[in-house]
Amino acid sequence: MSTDLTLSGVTLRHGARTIIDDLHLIIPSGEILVVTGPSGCGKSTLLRAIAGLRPIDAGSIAADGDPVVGTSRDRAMVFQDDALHPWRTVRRNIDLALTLRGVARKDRRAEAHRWIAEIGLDGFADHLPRELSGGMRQRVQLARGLAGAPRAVLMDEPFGALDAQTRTSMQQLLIRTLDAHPATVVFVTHDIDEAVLLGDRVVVLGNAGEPARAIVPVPHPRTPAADNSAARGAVAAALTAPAGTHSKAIA
Ligand SMILES: Nc1ncnc2c1ncn2[C@@H]1O[C@H](COP(=O)(O)OP(=O)(O)OP(=O)(O)O)[C@@H](O)[C@H]1O
Repeated sequence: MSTDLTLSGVTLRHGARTIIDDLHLIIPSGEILVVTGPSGCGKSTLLRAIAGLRPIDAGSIAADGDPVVGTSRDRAMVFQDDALHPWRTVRRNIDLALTLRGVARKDRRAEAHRWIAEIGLDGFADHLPRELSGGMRQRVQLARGLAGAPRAVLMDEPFGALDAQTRTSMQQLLIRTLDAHPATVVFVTHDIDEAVLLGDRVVVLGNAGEPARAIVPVPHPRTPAADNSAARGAVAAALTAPAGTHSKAIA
């Protein structure tokens, strides 16, 4: 089951500086919403607010109608940086998410192994994160994020540090995994191709403190062979638009 997220007039500040100003956005249950924009525009700040990791300075964020006032296991974060516990094996990192979800001890081992198979890491259950490649660690992060059966997953450039080939296989893995374990996803990326491949819609934020520039629907999301070139062009145009340019309708 996934959750819908409603952002109403969300304003986020760092000190006296407004980063996100009066953002309105409805993210329906099960949607993959990609957030992109210029460096420093506030993508991570916004994601952390949706996760409940930082306060909202004005406006509100609701998940299925309930105000977000702190973190919840219904909303998982997956970061670019390696956020695995370095002293725990692959299995025990995933086990942690299962424990938090309340999976009984007797069932956890088998379920962790199912996840390990799903992310293609059979044989690596007892490895420590430092014994894995960056791409493998990112797969474990993905499994750990989703194993807790969150209703929303907030992903902050999860594939940003990976080489192009590993990134492509991670995108495919994410698509397959979300098919099997549906969730609402807010996905931050700098990469236009990734945005248009994964997103049902792509929000292009303006510079910090400026309104969002565009919200672009993708006609054929998660279909690499389909022609999404018009959406790609619209995202690229919004990204390169002069500062201060913005769309009027953000919904
Ligand atoms: N803890 C903090 N204290 C003060 N300012 C901050 C803090 N964290 C971020 N900022 C500022 O807020 C703005 C938005 O930062 P944020 O990391 O959300 O942007 P971003 O769009 O995710 O950036 P990037 O694309 O470079 O990752 C930046 O100008 C940044 O310098």
